[in-house]
Amino acid sequence: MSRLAILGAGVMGETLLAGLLRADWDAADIVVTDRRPERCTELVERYGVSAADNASAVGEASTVVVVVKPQDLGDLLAEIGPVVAEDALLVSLCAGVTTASIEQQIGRPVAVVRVMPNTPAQVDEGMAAISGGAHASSEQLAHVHSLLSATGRVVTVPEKYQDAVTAISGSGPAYLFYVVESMIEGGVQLGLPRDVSTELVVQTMFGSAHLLRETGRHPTELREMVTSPGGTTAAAVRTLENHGVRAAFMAAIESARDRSRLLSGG
Ligand SMILES: NC(=O)C1=CN([C@@H]2O[C@H](COP(=O)(O)OP(=O)(O)OC[C@H]3O[C@@H](n4cnc5c(N)ncnc54)[C@H](OP(=O)(O)O)[C@@H]3O)[C@@H](O)[C@H]2O)C=CC1
Ligand SMILES: O=C(O)[C@@H]1CCC=N1
Repeated sequence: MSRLAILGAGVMGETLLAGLLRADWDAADIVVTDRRPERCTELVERYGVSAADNASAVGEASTVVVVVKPQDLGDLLAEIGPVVAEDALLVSLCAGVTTASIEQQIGRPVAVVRVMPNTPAQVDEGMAAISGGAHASSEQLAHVHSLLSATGRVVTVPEKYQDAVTAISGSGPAYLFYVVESMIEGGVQLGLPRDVSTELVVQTMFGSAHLLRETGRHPTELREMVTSPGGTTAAAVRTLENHGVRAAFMAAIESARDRSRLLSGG
């Protein structure tokens, strides 16, 4: 029994599903579930996987990935708890929910691995951090590492870091899109046509990310390379500092970490 069940096929569930299929997983080895039957039909038609109800999907899977909102997880675990096989591996992508809380809700020793992925996985540039629960073996952790590697990079971290990881790489794409939106609006305000402003900003974001990763240079050094003495960039960065943008990012990241901590309680 080497089937994989994905319970909750929303944004992140579909992202994982599509990534596994791009990485040559066989659609016959994957079963999906969702609360809305029409969503299941959509995925069956789009990807050729099968769909089932939660209990049947869990019954036929050796690896069960739960990808519902943290607020929906309690009901889902109550439903599947009785049918999770003794040797099954439960993988949770739910923000904030601890492996201990899942183990406790299942009510018997079960292998759980907690994962924090992100949406760039849709283009195989994801960043996922994984942590094993009390009953997860190193082989099971390695299995999850290889699953997530289908959609990008994977790091293993102690679970105590997962709330911080969620605040940085889990939510992080949204902060960067927010910066992109703000810069596009800035260009429009200066009179650039919206499509021109968008192209300039998107390529600048992409090129800068590429430069960071390819050179391995510190962002401060790369920023200094752009900042001519008495020039335009220095004027802009001064304005960002005057508006407390760096402090705002730090406060925002703390808020995300705090919210993640609260989500385990539902
Ligand atoms: N989106 C992101 O960038 C990231 C999300 N995550 C985590 O992934 C999880 C899912 O998030 P996301 O994909 O964005 O959310 P979505 O709402 O897009 O997907 C969740 C899906 O699960 C379905 N669902 C809810 N309850 C059940 C159930 N009992 N049985 C079967 N399906 C069910 C929902 O149905 P319905 O539509 O009816 O509610 C929905 O289709 C969350 O826990 C989130 O913290 C982690 C990292 C990044
Ligand atoms: O906003 C959220 O709660 C989820 C977790 C990380 C990204 N999206």
